[in-house]
Amino acid sequence: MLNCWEAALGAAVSVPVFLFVAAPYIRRYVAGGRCKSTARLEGKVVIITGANTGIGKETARDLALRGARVIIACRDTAKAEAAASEIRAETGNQEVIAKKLDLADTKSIREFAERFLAEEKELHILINNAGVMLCPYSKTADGFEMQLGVNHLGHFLLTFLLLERLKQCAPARIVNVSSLAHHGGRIRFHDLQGEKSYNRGLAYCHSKLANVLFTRELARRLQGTKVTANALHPGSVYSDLVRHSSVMTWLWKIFSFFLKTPCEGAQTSIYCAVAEELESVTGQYFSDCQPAYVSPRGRDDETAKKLWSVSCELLGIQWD
Ligand SMILES: NC(=O)C1=CN([C@@H]2O[C@H](COP(=O)(O)OP(=O)(O)OC[C@H]3O[C@@H](n4cnc5c(N)ncnc54)[C@H](OP(=O)(O)O)[C@@H]3O)[C@@H](O)[C@H]2O)C=CC1
Ligand SMILES: CC1=C(/C=C/C(C)=C/C=C/C(C)=C/C=O)C(C)(C)CCC1
Repeated sequence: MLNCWEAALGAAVSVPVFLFVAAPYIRRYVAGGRCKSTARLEGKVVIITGANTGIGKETARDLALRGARVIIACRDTAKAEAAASEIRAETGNQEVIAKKLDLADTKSIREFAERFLAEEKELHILINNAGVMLCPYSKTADGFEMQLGVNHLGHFLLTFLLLERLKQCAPARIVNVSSLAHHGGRIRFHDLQGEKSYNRGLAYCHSKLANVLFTRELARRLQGTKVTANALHPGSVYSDLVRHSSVMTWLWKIFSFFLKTPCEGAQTSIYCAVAEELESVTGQYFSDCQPAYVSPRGRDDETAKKLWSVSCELLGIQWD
């Protein structure tokens, strides 16, 4: 029979040995699916929102390596220029361009789109990647709750303003970065701006459900145009997204080994943007570079239609 000391010693030796041996397998599992496409993007123009850091920056780096002209659309011009010049230097692709876009301000979104449409003749891929999570209650310049405003309404307006150019350049793709968190979301039409009650975790879930529903309705409306729209969950990724929660920031630091790197997290966005087999796939939701399960609320076409018309009303646009 082992005594207590022998058992403790055994555990003290075998647990680290097990972790040491298992570490590469755990990492490979955590890393998830990789985009295997070798598609080249010379002559293609891409916009990626929030590409100065995290998943967006890694997506920009990959698409730049494939030869695309990449517009990184960010709210902080200094951060955007730093990311663009880093990617230009590293990839040798000089067509990585930083532009100002604050999704928390419809004036900035309209200015970005106006300038883009005046300066660029083509647009083939729009990646709606930027996002905020868990921020304390606050409002955008137009009075929308921040997470719904940036994650859903900002991208909704941006897509509306750029859609004609995408249609002219078809085949074209719209990629909406949603989240597994959409499973916890609901579209609370009676209190969309969270003025009656606000829970910052739930507000994030609601906004990510809105991404899924927007994608679904957009894809339905774009049938026959050769412009596709797909949504995705990038995985749990070690990035700045958790910046508004000190608990999450610590958990993310402590468990970073069990989280995807931003490069690993970018794989499904890249897959949706370039994979040849997705040329005519639309209205789908992916994770780890394969189709993934959408919550029943994310498949509710009535809610998707209602969210569409309410979003148009809030933004003062007519999008039939
Ligand atoms: N990380 C994860 O585990 C997961 C992430 N996602 C989604 O992936 C996407 C990318 O997130 P991730 O890279 O992790 O997060 P990061 O925080 O690293 O990047 C978010 C990007 O969005 C930008 N952004 C925030 N607010 C605005 C705004 N008002 N206007 C324009 N840009 C803005 C940020 O700019 P700035 O640097 O100036 O703040 C930053 O560039 C998000 O949509 C997120 O919801 C989904 C599931 C899991
Ligand atoms: C349970 C658990 C973890 C996992 C958290 C996950 C899986 C978070 C997912 C967040 C998403 C999906 C955010 C963006 O949309 C940690 C922190 C690794 C370790 C502590 C226990």
